[in-house]
Amino acid sequence: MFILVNLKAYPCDPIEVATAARDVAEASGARIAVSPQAADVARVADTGVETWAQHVSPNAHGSHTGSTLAEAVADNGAEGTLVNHSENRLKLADVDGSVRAAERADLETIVCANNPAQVGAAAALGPDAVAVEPPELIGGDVSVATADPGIVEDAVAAAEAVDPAVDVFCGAGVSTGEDVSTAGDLGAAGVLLASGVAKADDPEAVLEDLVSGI
Ligand SMILES: O=C[C@H](O)COP(=O)(O)O
Repeated sequence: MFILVNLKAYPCDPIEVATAARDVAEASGARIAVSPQAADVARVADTGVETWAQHVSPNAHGSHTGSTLAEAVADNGAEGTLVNHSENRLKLADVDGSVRAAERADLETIVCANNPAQVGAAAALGPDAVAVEPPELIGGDVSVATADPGIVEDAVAAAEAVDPAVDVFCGAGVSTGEDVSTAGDLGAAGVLLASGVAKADDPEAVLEDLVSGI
């Protein structure tokens, strides 16, 4: 199970979380990555933790003010990127363009989706993985794997039907090792989480609990 911690725009210390994630990953052997704001990618990557962007633009170099280029985040140490997060939805053509841009920059990709139908559509674009996140459960206290196990199983089946090479993650409300374990039992290859770590008083303790569920 891959644990990907999205820091969103929370007012946490990205270096504190990154250092904790690096240390827990090294001690446990678990794969843990941190996805900070674009402005923090380089200094988070400098901690040694696996670092992901929260978004990349479909654009390549050129006259594209305000873009976050896949090439730029890769040059600053990112190894992967989220695309189409529920809080940063894209047009279908731009989801495709962002996945293609990430491929050009040799970034891994996880395309987010609200439901199994969108998971199937996202899988058809050929990302490395898709993540199913019911928007109404994001930021809540109950894990998607507990609140709606059927959506995770249906997402796994939807991706499998389109492209068995595409892994399925689940996210929303994940904060404990038991949540990670339950997600794995439902067929998820990893979890995408945010508030459980980014809002924690002791991010390292939460991360240690999370890896106990792998
Ligand atoms: O990117 C992370 C997801 O939106 C889940 O967020 P959450 O763990 O705060 O529910």
